[in-house]
Amino acid sequence: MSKTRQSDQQISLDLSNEPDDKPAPSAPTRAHDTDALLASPDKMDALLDQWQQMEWIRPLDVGFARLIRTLSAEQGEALHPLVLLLSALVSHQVGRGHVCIDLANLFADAGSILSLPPEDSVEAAGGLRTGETVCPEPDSILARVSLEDSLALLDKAQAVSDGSLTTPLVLNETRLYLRRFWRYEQRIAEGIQARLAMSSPLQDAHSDMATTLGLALTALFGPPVDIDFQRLACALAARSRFSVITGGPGTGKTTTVVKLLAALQAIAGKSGQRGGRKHRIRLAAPTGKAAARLNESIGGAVSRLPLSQLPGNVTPDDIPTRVTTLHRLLGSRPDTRRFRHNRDNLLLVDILVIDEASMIDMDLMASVFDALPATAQLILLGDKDQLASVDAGAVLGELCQRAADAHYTPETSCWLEAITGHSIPDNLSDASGQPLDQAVAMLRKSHRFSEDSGIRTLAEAVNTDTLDAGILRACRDGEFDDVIWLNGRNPTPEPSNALAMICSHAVSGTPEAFREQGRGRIANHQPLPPPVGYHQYLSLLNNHELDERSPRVDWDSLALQVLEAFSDFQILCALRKGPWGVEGINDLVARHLLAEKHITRAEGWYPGRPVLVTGNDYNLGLMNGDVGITFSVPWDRNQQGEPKDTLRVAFPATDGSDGIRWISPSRLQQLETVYAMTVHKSQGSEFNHTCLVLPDRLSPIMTRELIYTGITRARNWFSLITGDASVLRDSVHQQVRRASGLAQRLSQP
Ligand SMILES: Nc1ncnc2c1ncn2[C@@H]1O[C@H](COP(=O)(O)OP(=O)(O)OP(=O)(O)O)[C@@H](O)[C@H]1O
Repeated sequence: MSKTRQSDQQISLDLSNEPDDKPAPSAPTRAHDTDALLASPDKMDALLDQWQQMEWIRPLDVGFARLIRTLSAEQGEALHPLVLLLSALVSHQVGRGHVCIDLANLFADAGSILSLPPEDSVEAAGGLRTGETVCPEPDSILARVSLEDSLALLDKAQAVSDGSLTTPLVLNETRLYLRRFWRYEQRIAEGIQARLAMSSPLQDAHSDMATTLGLALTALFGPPVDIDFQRLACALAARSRFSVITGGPGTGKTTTVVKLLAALQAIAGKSGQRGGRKHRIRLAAPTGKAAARLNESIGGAVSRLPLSQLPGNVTPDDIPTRVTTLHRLLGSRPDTRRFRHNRDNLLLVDILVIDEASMIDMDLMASVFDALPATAQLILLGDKDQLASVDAGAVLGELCQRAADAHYTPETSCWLEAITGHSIPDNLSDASGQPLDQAVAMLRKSHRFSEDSGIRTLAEAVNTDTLDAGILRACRDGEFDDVIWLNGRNPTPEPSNALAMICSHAVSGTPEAFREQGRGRIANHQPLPPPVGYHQYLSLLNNHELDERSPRVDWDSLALQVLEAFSDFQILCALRKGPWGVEGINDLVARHLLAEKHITRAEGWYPGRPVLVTGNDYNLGLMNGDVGITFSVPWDRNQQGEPKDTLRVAFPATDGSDGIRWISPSRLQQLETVYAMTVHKSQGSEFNHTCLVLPDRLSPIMTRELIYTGITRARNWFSLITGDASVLRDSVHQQVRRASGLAQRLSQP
C-alpha cells in the first residue's frame, strides 16, 4: 500500500511490510540521499552508526533501534527505516530528559526539538562533513515525511502499540514513548487521579472535621485579615489525598507544611472515626543535602507552633522533625532500580511529605506511588521554576503548569472562603478548573527577601524574562545590598582577566565590591558578617591547635565549624567542561590557593580539599551530593609508636545530629573536588554566598531555569561573573520544555 504524496517536498512512503530487497550499502551515505535512506533500513542503520560515531546520539540509542529491528525481524516484519529512525530518536530524547517524543512537534520543528547536530559540532552547508562523507541531519530526513504517514507506519509496526500490548514502543495520540517511560507516566497519573477522586468528610464545609480544620487554622494563623496564601494552601492540602505546595525561595513552604501537619493531627485527634489516633507521618527529600536542609529548618518551625491552642491534643511528638532521603525511605538496594518498599511491601505511612520535589524524576515518582498505601496522603513541596530533575521528566513543573492562575472552581472558592475566611480573587477563579488545579497551591510572598533585595529582583526578572539593562546596571553599580556583578564594567572580559577575578573572589569573597563593603546588613535580627570566600574555612583548618591528645569530640567540633564555614561560599558554573566549566575552575582555584599557600598541593588528596560525592555509596552511608572536607589527623601511629598524620575526609552525620563521619580517602569511590559545582548539582542546597560563573558562549543547557536556580541558591550574597553579558540575556530567553503527557492525562476526566 502506498500513500499519496503530501507535498512537493515529501515523498510517499511504502507502508507495506515487504522486506527491503535493496543491497546493503558498504559505505556511509555520500549525499543528501534522504529518499534512499527512507527506502532502506540498512542505509538508515548505517546513518545511525555515523551519528553515533560523531557523538550526536548515544550507543544506547543505536542499540535500542537495532533491538527493535531484530525483534521485528523475528516476527517476520522488515522494520520500516522511518520506524528505525524514530526508535533511535525517542531513546535520544529520553537521554535528554524528555519522557517521550511528540511527533506533532517533531515534524513541525525537528531542529530545535532534537538539538541535532549538537551545537558544538562543526557544521557544513546542508549537512555535516565527516572526512569524505556528508552526513544528512535528522530534520532533512523528517522534512521528507508527513506526520500522518509516520503515525500510520508506527500504527502498523509490531514493535508499537497503544500500551495494551507489551510492545517496546507505545504510541499515545502523537506521543511516542519507550514502554518503560509510558508506564511510569501511567502509574503516576493513576496514583494522582485515584487520590484526587477520593472523597473526604472535609469537603462538607459544615462537617465536624471541617469545623476542626477552621479552628486549627485560626489557632495557627490568627484571625483572617489580608489574603494569606499559606493559609489557603493549608486548607487545600488538608482536603485532598494529593496536593502540591509550590513557591519561590523563602515563601514559607516549610512553615506552611508544618502548620498543615499540625492541623491534620488536630483533625485526627478530634476524629471519632480514628478514635483519636494520630497520623503516621514521614518527611523525605530527593537528596541527602536537601534532606539535611529541611532537617535544619523544620525543628525551628515545629517549636514555634502554638500547639496548646489547637484542638485534638496535638503534642510536639505528633509532628516529625527527622527528614530522610527518598532512597532511604523506599529502601534502595545496590545495583538495582527496585526498592524494598513497593506494591507488595507498602510503606507504613498515612501522610508522606516530599520537599524539593522538582528534583524527582519519573522513575522515582512512580516508585513513590507504588510504595504508598492507596489511601495515604501525598504532599509535594517545591519551586516549580527551578531546574527539572537530572533524569527524564519534569513532574513538579507539569503539575504546576497552571498554578500561577490557580483555576479554583466556584465550589473550591466557596469552600475555601468558609474554611479560611478569605474570599478568592476573581483572577484565581475558573468555572472550568480541573481536579488537579483544586489541589495545587502557590505561595506568592517571599518572607526571606525584602522587596528591594537584589537576589529577589534578579531572580524574578530572570523568571519572568524581564531582565533589562536597568537591573543589570543596578547589579553592576552596587545599588543592591546583596548582589554584585563583579565584571559589570567589562562585560566581555579577556578570559585571563575573568579567570584571575574568579580566583581572587574565591579566596576573599571580595567584600569591597559590595555596597558599603558588605557591612551594616542585618539578617534574622543579627548583624550579617561581610562575604569571606574560601579563606575562612581554610584559616580554621590551618590554624587549629588540636593534636593527638585532643579528644575526638574536639575534632568533630572543629570539622563541623570548617564544614559550616565552607558552605558559606560556593562557586556555581553552568558547564562541566572547558575553562569556564567546573573542571577548569576547580583546577584554577586549587592552583591559586596553592600559590597563596592556603593549601599544600593542588592535585590528589591534601588537607583542605573539599569533595562532592557523585554517587550513592550504601556501604559508607554516603549519598550523591554529600560534601566533605579533607583533614590531616594524628590518629595513626608509625612503627615506632609515634603519632603519624594521615588524611581523613569529614562528612556531616546524616541523622541530624552534630556528629561527623571520618572516612579514609582510599575508601571513597565517586567524588570530585568542589570549589566549583554545577548549578545542576547545587539543587536542593543553599549557600550564604553564591557566585555564579557564566561562560563566554551560549550552550543549549543554559536556560532560564538554570540561571534562576543558580541565583536562588544564594541566601544572603550573590555575585555574578560573566564571560560575555549577552550569554546571560540569551540564556534567560531559552526555556526547557520537556515532552511528556502527564499534564494532558491529568486534564482528562
Ligand atoms: N507568614 C510568615 N510570616 C513571617 N515570616 C514567615 C512567614 N512564613 C515564613 N516565614 C519565615 O520566612 C523564612 C522562610 O520560610 P520557610 O523556610 O518556611 O520558606 P521555604 O519556602 O520553605 O524556604 P526554602 O526556599 O528554603 O525552601 C523563615 O525564616 C520563616 O520563619
